[in-house]
Amino acid sequence: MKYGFLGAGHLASAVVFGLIKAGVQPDDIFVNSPASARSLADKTGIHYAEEKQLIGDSDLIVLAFLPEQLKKIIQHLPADCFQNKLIISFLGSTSLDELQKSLPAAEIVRSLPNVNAEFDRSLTSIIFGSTISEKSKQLVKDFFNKIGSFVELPEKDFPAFSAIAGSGPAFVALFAQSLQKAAINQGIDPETALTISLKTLEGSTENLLSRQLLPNDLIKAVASPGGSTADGIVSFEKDDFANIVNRAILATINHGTK
Ligand SMILES: NC(=O)C1=CN([C@@H]2O[C@H](COP(=O)(O)OP(=O)(O)OC[C@H]3O[C@@H](n4cnc5c(N)ncnc54)[C@H](OP(=O)(O)O)[C@@H]3O)[C@@H](O)[C@H]2O)C=CC1
Ligand SMILES: O=C(O)[C@@H]1CCC=N1
Repeated sequence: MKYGFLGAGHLASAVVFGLIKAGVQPDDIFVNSPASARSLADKTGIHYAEEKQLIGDSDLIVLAFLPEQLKKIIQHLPADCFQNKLIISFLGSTSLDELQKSLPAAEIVRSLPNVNAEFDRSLTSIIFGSTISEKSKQLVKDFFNKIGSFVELPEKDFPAFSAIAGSGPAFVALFAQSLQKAAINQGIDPETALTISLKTLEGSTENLLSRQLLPNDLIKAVASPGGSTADGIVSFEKDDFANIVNRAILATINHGTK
């Protein structure tokens, strides 16, 4: 099985590292982009390839460039080079319909992984195009199982999924940074403050997942009656924390409507 990546940016790099950790041979991965592809190839042992060769030789082609680059990239390639090719798009805001119109002869999958793919932790949403075969569907599922897990979603849910799972790592990092700043404000040195923040996030997520707790159960378990955590929760609620998060998710979803 040969994999070809058009684009070598943050998401492509995370997925390439994830595939290699899952046992894919670097020799079986090809990458092309104007600048970064060669350094990704040097770092990982995968191969740089010219676009046409990459498309011709790959069993599965990943579109990992920015949505606005789609038309330009397709236009300068021969019209028939994507004939019967299996293509997975990572393009955040590009609909399945748009992809199928741009690449009518290909088998298309729209997907939204996230950068946690590097550690086998991407929950990816997928939607299969109308012309995709059962065999190709299985190849796609195998691909996403190598970098985490996947969920099949209707297209209407992609914007919300993108805002929460795709953009989410950035929002979690923002919360981590806020916890770190709060610790620094209390006189703790920045490095220790970051460790405290990250280890607390890591342990709390593990706690929720492994004990299959609802978030409110963990809140109750930590906020001892009459204790200090309850005062912190009241302060968050006064500042409308849930709405702050909801507004940020809406702003993310509404990006394309500006
Ligand atoms: N980052 C994330 O967490 C997520 C990103 N996405 C989607 O993934 C896609 C990539 O995002 P991200 O990795 O963040 O973006 P980056 O800006 O990090 O990477 C974009 C890549 O596109 C490449 N590129 C530009 N022109 C071409 C071309 N002609 N042929 C091939 N490659 C080209 C760039 O190459 P070069 O560097 O050589 O100029 C670069 O490697 C986007 O569509 C985004 O919506 C989806 C979910 C999460
Ligand atoms: O910021 C973006 O546009 C992409 C889509 C989801 C995460 N990153």
